[in-house]
Amino acid sequence: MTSPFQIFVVEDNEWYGELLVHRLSQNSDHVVRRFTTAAECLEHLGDRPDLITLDYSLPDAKGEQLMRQIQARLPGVAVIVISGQEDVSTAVTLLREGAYDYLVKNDDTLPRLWNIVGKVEQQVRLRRENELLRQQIGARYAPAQAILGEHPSVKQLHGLIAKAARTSITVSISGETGTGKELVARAIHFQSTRAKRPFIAVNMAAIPRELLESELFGYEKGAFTGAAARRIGRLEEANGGTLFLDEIADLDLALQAKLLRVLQEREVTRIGGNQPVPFDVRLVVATHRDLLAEVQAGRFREDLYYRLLGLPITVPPLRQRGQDVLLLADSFVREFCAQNNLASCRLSDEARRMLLAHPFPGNVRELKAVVELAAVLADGEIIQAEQLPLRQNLTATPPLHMMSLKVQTTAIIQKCLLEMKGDVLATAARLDIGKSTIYRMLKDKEIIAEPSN
Ligand SMILES: Nc1ncnc2c1ncn2[C@@H]1O[C@H](COP(=O)(O)OP(=O)(O)OP(=O)(O)O)[C@@H](O)[C@H]1O
Repeated sequence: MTSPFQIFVVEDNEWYGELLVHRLSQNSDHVVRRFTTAAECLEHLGDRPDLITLDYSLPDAKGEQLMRQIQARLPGVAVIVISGQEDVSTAVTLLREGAYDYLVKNDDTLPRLWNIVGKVEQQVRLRRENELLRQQIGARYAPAQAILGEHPSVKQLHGLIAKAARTSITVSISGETGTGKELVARAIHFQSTRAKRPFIAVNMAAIPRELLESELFGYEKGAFTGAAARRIGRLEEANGGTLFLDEIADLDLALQAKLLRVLQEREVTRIGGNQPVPFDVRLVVATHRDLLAEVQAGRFREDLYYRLLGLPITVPPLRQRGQDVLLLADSFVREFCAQNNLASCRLSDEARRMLLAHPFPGNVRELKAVVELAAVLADGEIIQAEQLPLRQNLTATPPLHMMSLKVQTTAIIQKCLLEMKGDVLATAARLDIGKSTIYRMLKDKEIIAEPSN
């Protein structure tokens, strides 16, 4: 345990108090302090002890009175009541009210106390480790750390995540594959007050239709052949936290109807069961499809669409994030080299130019895979352009009809501007467009004049 395990011994009998302190101090991780009255103990609760042993009869209070006051101020702290006489009904009351244990002063007290303290110590250690891990994960998914990018559209994304995190509003995320939709969902969860509760992700496209229902809603023992024991569904598992339903457009119509009912009623009945179980989850859904078009095509229920829309967040494709391609590439290379004990390497200017001109149909996921492989292939500390495994053939780029006119225009202007080494006038002349269009796009960071290191 990194920080010491703090024990308060509250005992007015001088001799017995010293005996307890002496015994419990035999573990050098323990910091043991003794108090002789309830008032003294209460006065020092701000030091947040991990465990308190309480003499049942103190000069200024009865054990249960002090225990209640301790629990009100330090919920969760382990209180062990030590009493001079065995009194079963008092013991039952104290244990029911939350005492960790009840001991009677006799020859066995010290060894029993030692065992109990060991058990509490282990629980406290696990709790602290858990808390630390949670903090680390939370910090890892803080938007600015996890969702890298300086482009205005990414900054806007950070802002929306912060707004979404403030409440439990449903969030619907759209964006092409690999743009970071799941990362956004996790960032919202770990920024919200639900961060200490579970984040559960279910991919509607990855689970066969016949299993998805039981995955989401759970089942009772014997609900169907093979249901040997009760299993709670992902909705219940996410209780108090966030449920992320990825590829929501792939949910079939029958399950859409069930999900809608469950969401409206805020309670779920396991398959084969008849007892509705209330749940409290924030829902985040994501899709790479145009959900409204799915509604218009009759493949997605309109009522469910409006139920799920909540706060819509669109994650932009990588090719619209200008210089961010390089910022991300540098970060992925750095991280990959560090994780794999490779000598640090960087991208050549030509490699940077190629990355900027590439359309990245697989978005950030593709960029990450490309630069990581290039770092493996690099011979020295410079990654050369030819070491980037970019899919240069036409099939790798999204078909033209899949790209909006704006995206196509931006890509053409960007490519030409880089070929012209950032010369706006020459680019405008070559493409026969106004130079102010290019200046405006540069100002809005839709395109960049030259790759920078
Ligand atoms: N802005 C970003 N900064 C750092 N890493 C990112 C960023 N965006 C995405 N990534 C990384 O790219 C990969 C793909 O992200 P993610 O799985 O969140 O995408 P997705 O949109 O949910 O994909 P799919 O549509 O296939 O489900 C992950 O490794 C993620 O960590």
